[in-house]
Amino acid sequence: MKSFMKHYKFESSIIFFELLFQNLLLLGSTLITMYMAKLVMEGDLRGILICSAGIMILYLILHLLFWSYDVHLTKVIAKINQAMRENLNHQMLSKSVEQLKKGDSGEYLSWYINDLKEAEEKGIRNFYDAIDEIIKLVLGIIVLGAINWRLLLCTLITTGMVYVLSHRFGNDVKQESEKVSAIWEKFTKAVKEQIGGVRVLKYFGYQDRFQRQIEGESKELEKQRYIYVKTQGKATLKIRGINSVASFVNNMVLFGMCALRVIPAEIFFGGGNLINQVKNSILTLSELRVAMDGARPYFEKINRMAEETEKKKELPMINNEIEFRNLSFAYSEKPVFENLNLKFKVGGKYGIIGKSGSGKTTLLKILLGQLTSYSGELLFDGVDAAVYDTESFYRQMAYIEQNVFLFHTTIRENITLGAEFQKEELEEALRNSALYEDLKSFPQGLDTDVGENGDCLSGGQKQRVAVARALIHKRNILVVDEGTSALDKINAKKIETALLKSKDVTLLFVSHHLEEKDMQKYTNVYCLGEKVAQ
Ligand SMILES: Nc1ncnc2c1ncn2[C@@H]1O[C@H](COP(=O)(O)OP(=O)(O)OP(=O)(O)O)[C@@H](O)[C@H]1O
Repeated sequence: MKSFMKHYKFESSIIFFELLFQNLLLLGSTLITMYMAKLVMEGDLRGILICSAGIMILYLILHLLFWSYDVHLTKVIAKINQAMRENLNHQMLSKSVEQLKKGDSGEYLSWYINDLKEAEEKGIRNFYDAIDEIIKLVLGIIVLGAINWRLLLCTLITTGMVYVLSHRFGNDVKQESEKVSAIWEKFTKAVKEQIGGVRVLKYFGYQDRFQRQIEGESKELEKQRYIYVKTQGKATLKIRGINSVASFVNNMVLFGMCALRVIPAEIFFGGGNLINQVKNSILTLSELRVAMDGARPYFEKINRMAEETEKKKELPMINNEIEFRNLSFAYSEKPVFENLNLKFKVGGKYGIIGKSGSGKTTLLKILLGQLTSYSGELLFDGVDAAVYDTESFYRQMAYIEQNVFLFHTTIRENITLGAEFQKEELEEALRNSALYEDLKSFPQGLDTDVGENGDCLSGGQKQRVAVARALIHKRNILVVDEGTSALDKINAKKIETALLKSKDVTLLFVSHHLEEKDMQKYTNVYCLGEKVAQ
């Protein structure tokens, strides 16, 4: 958290001055009250009236200051929240596609929703509250010291003890907070999973499974939150217990000094307030410290540096060929293929067939750099692919997966991904993906909203949007993994024909349904396990 707040030194110093001003006015009212005690004893009614009016004016100003402070604090916190989100974005974007696939979107969701909220509530807000308390403490010490150093010394000794001891209670709170954070991730993951599958459960009449799964995770979460609150409560209780003893000692000293006339009677009123100010500040600081210990795990996550990976070269434009040489791959102990030798010439059109589970998708994932633990070689223009940054593969290759992802926005945005294209380029992509005719049936055409994950489009239309997206972004190597499996035959043929015709595109087309007569249109068709045509 410290390193994070350093970036907001300027904002924090303004907050500091706002709080300082507020506290000076509060202190002013305490000193006036102390003076009023003297006036009461002297029976000076006029003085009492003037002092009361002064206190009233001070409080009117103070209420204005409190309001403007709240508004300003909200603005600063919004700025910090935004920066924390940017940190998380950076972490997300620095992950390779392979790492992203290993993670779970529910877990990432929990970072953005739960961890940020906890970091704000337990960390940032408490940090500014702590600044407030430190100012109160310092002002209290200065004025109390000026009134009577013995009183100050006694207060510091007794309440300082509370602060030092509070440190011992913070570690337990931090540990429990770490557990809560982990369980939040698990809970978000489970809820996301169940919401994603709720339709399937309803089709098969397993609504109770939805209930059970969420209930189970929710119970675990609530149990851990309860343990956390209990641990924090215990720590606070111990701190307050020690503080009560400290207060008793302080009161005895104050009453004793007054009774023995070591300090004048009027100081009894104001001095009591000041002792309370110092004592309460130390008590609150102790509690804030424990609460901020609970925020640490969240900041550690938000501040986690993007995983440093060895910086590799960008893949240069592939001009000649892609080759798999003696390629073998296994998922753990399960071999998928061994000593595979395949060549793909740039601009060539290749079909990849083979029975289900023969490794077609796995082969594409290796080509795209998503799986790197293979033996043998993947060569781009004769150079080992391992020397290149796998992220740069995507600047030349577009992958049309079996399950197309669409953003909840218009068809246009899903194709262009927000970039600007000429009208003609867009039309060409629409025609070559066989989407052009479909658009006529949508009243809003390209500006039709596709719904959540493209729910308002048919399976075939979704895949055609993905093909148009790949074509317009002019990736030279198009890797289509049964991308047309959900299309009707006529449209599937249209896309296949268009892709086979496009001169500049190197096509790797994985299919279950390649007909014998169509195989001639391909440069080569590889059957995983055996070679079908040359
Ligand atoms: N992440 C994974 N972990 C473990 N095994 C996997 C994983 N992904 C795939 N497999 C297994 O590897 C084998 C090859 O899978 P792959 O998806 O490459 O086959 P495919 O030829 O594309 O299949 P289909 O035609 O059914 O899509 C299968 O037996 C599959 O169960």
